[in-house]
Amino acid sequence: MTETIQKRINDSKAMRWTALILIALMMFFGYMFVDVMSPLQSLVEQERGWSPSVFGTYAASEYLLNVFGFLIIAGVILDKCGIRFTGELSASMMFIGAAIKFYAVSDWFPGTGLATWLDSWWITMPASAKLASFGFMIFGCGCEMAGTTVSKAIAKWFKGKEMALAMGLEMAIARVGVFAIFSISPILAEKMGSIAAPVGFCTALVFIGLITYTVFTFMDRKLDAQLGADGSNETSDEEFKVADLKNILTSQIFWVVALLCVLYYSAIFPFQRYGANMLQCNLDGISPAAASNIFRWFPIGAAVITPFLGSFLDHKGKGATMLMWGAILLIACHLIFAFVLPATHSHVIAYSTIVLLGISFALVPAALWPSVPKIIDEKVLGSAYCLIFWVQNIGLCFVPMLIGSVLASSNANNPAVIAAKEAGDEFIPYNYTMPLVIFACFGVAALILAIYLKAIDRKNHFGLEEPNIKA
Ligand SMILES: NCCCC[C@H](NC(=O)[C@@H](N)CCCCN)C(=O)O
Repeated sequence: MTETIQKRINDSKAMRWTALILIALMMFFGYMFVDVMSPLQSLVEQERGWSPSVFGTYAASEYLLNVFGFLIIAGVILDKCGIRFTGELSASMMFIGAAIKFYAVSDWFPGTGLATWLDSWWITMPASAKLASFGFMIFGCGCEMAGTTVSKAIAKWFKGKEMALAMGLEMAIARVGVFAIFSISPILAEKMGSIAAPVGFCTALVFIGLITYTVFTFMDRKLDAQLGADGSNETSDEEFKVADLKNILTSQIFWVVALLCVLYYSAIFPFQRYGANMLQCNLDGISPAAASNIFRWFPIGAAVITPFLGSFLDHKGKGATMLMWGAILLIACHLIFAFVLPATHSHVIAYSTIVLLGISFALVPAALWPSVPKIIDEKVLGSAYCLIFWVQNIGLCFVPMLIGSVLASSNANNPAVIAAKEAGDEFIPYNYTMPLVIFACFGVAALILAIYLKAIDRKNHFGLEEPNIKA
């Protein structure tokens, strides 16, 4: 009797890479939405009266519910309900949150009863900022839940195949989204004469992301039919258990990785929100469009290099060393922005430092996320990723607020800032030295943890320096 070997849908290269594109598109549009207002800080201040600290509070709102436990619930939902349901739920939350934020910054909102009521309390935070932050909070829950769902989906579709490369490409595609929005957002705002235009445009893209993920769910249903699974849970081992949480939380190496993650990313994503404005201020008041033009090379540099580094890690290893170099570059870049750029106003230095920071932003994510399976038992991997995201979100939530208020307080007596505000200038020439030194300090702490991680890896043989693919 001849036995026919059933080929699964993900055995086809074309099908699994199509699946990757479909799910990565959701993250691509999501990352675009996250940063749609980042290059418009001056305009938002001018059009809607958002001060730097209001902008910081708005930025922090993306992570607020995640910090207060949503991300842990998201882990349970993901493990209990599977990638199709959780992905759809995430993408829907992203769209609903995006639509609320769009309404908040649109010209339809001022003058409504809701706006009047929102303006009647916590008066330093304008009504538009309050509602936009509320929308961004819902969006943030969806986006972070989507991030873990996408990782699980890639692991399922690329198991035993090009998994690290696929994860690297997914992150790279998301970075291209950030690159694209830093280019498009100021142009759209300028051409349409309002900050609402780019936000509305990205809200439509988030909806397209929901559609692309829906297409993916049909492919995934087919894969599950071939696997003989019902799609709600791939293996019972992956189920979320409270006891597993305790095991992870009492593991020393988990905390080293989680703290390294929060410290490193706290000097990256919050910086991304202020980066374009910082360049404007340190390069003698260049236009927002010109500043975005320089800054967009940061995510694109990371996007180009990340898949190559992922492949390097697969074949050569050196994960812990990559983490150390990523932290060293981070410190160097923030110190250059803090002290060299204001003294020289050099565009060449600005471009080179942005590219260097891009390399750092490729080194750490490419090494960090694939290293987690080496230090955490496969049985609790999903929960570990969720918990790392949770710890990371605490930093991503509070650091923008900290930076916003440090920027405001360190510029309270800055004569140039006072004069520009009194004159009602569009551009406020903030001094960014203090926030940048804080970012550099995060880098120093991350470097110390990376060195410690390398030492405990050498002692306990976790294999962080080993290649993923053994010849
Ligand atoms: N499947 C993606 C792995 C993590 C990628 C990582 N993203 C995060 O860490 C998010 N928790 C934070 C994203 C912040 C923007 N919303 C990354 O390097 O992008």
